[in-house]
Amino acid sequence: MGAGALGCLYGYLLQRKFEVVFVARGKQFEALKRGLKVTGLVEDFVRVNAVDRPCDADITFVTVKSYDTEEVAKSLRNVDCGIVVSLQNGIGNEEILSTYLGRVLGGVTTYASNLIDYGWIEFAGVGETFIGSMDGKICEDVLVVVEVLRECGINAEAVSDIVRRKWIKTVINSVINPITAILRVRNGAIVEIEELWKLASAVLREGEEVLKAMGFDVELEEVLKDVVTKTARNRSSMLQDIERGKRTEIDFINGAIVRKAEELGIDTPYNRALLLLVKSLEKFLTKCRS
Ligand SMILES: NC(=O)C1=CN([C@@H]2O[C@H](COP(=O)(O)OP(=O)(O)OC[C@H]3O[C@@H](n4cnc5c(N)ncnc54)[C@H](OP(=O)(O)O)[C@@H]3O)[C@@H](O)[C@H]2O)C=CC1
Ligand SMILES: CC(C)(CO)C(=O)C(=O)O
Repeated sequence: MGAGALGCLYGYLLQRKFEVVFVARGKQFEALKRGLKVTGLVEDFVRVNAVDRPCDADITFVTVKSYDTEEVAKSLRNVDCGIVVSLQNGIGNEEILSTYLGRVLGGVTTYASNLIDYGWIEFAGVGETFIGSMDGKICEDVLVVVEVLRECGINAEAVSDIVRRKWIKTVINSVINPITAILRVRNGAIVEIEELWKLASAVLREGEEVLKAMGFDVELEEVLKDVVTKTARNRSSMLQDIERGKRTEIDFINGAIVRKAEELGIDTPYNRALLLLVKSLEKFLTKCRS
């Protein structure tokens, strides 16, 4: 559901063993009717079953941007969508999906894909995929989804701490994504420029404090360095959104941290500043275009 960069990558890999329907819209839907081109780690061109509305399925992987989740959740009510798995970044998607649908699972993936053009993705990185229910139970649905992913060669693991993993990934994204989007630099700049590392560390500390108050006591400095170093040449997803004049997922990343911090009585001035700057940038770019 949402056959963009990540959805097409998962659809492509799942199609090795299972029947997959790619739910897309607009120009992407038109392009996918002709086929899907994959470059990067794999070179391929395959026929796919593309549709422009939700359909019945045993498992529905939700891969729209977080700001489209609610609309998608509503539209999925009209079909039998089976187990619903969010592979999205940020906080709140599973809660939105659960408002409208049953059998919702959370997912965290470090697989990487870029949309080069409509109907064309770059398979940019093999990673890990963690699947879990939001209440921490490793239920039958979790095991089924993990088995399906593994059968297709996707590295997948059933976990009892998906909420913690989602928050950790969100805190890492809350540092890299807005800084690279505002400054229009690749991820590597965060460790290459001393002042940026200072800023990044301050944003990270706020995220760690929020995580600690939630009961997730983690030190993320080495994790952040590792992600930045391994993705040094990447243009973060938020930077790509800004460059394309698209909305970003800032409300579900830094916005989620700020909201949780307020709930817990913690001040997060760096996160608030990044949130306001990225939201201003979105508005400014929209104004420039119109
Ligand atoms: N790309 C990656 O490597 C990774 C992405 N993620 C996360 O996965 C999610 C998806 O990211 P990504 O694939 O990059 O984003 P994309 O924008 O490439 O893909 C989302 C796709 O969903 C489509 N869509 C939205 N609403 C609907 C609808 N109602 N019906 C049909 N199609 C719809 C969008 O169409 P339109 O363009 O018209 O809006 C777009 O084609 C995000 O939360 C991201 O943070 C997580 C890990 C890695
Ligand atoms: C890890 C990182 C920052 C890689 O670019 C990412 O998840 C993103 O760009 O959204």
